[in-house]
Amino acid sequence: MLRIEAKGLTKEFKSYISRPGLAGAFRDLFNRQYKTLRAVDHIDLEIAPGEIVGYIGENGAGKSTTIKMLTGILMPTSGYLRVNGMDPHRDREKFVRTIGVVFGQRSQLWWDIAVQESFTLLKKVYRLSDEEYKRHMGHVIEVLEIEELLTKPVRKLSLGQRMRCELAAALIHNPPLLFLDEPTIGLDVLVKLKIREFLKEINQKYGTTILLTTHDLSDIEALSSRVIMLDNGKIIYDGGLNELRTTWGNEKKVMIEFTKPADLNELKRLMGSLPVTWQKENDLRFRAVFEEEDLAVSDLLARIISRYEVKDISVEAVSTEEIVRKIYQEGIIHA
Ligand SMILES: Nc1ncnc2c1ncn2[C@@H]1O[C@H](COP(=O)(O)OP(=O)(O)OP(=O)(O)O)[C@@H](O)[C@H]1O
Repeated sequence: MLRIEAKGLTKEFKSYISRPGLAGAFRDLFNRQYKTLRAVDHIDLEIAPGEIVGYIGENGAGKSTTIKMLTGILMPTSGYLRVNGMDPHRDREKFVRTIGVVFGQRSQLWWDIAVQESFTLLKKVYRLSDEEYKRHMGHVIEVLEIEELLTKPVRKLSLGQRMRCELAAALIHNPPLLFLDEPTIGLDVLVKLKIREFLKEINQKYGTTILLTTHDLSDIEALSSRVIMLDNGKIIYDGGLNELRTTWGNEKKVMIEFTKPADLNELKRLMGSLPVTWQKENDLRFRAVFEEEDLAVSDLLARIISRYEVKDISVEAVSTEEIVRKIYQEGIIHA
């Protein structure tokens, strides 16, 4: 059974248009006009048990709307959807026991009471036995290092401390499927690393499936091999992070450090018809940018060495972030 299966999943929002002026407002009273925005547009998803999948897209791409449909908060306008074998909206009561959700911006812990009290309430909500709770949460509390935070009210916690407690709260019932919406937003590097380690561990230990939306691509690099990319409500890429790199990361950058100051115009002239773009960092350091298919590094260097003495050369890797930016700039791709 797939953890998540969606076909043609669509969500439209209707918003009313206000006509200008008093006359417009009067007409609106009797005949309201509205426009329809398709936030999620016929997406197909198949996520198997145990997968960790990164769900990315620019602001307004439709990530949160998708997650809200997958978690039963919003009802789809159309399309087929099964999560953990259920219809998330219709089977809501039964369904919520099978998922965990962390929204980076929102808290599911009670603000004024101690963390432990929130955990105890959630334990009751999920009807867990003392034994079940201790066995699972003992481990979670230890790995997330939140033991000493349990007696503190949530409002006294730092963001990093709160996020670790949020994650523990989302996992009290050890759900097979975890949704994380911007889980590391605003966190410092050490807390981010701890959270990533923890997610890897529960994925390995319990086979927890994780769907993760984030603006921080290093989260995805650290955790998942599969990435789904959304643009204007449509999926534009669904596949491996490595394939994305090989297909799109073909741009090469070579940093060259000369022993004596070099001249940008002369470097350009030396290249002749080679499709190389030059960037100057300072008088001694210049970066050559070119597409791999078009040119080998050796061709470039042969021309340079014929005229200049070179002190150092390094080939720079293109980051995933740059690749993703390029994809959004250049438009639709298909996996
Ligand atoms: N309740 C709503 N009513 C009307 N429009 C909405 C509603 N919720 C979202 N939208 C619109 O739907 C589109 C997708 O929004 P969504 O929040 O899903 O994007 P997102 O990818 O999560 O963006 P971000 O990264 O900024 O959170 C946006 O144009 C947004 O303005």
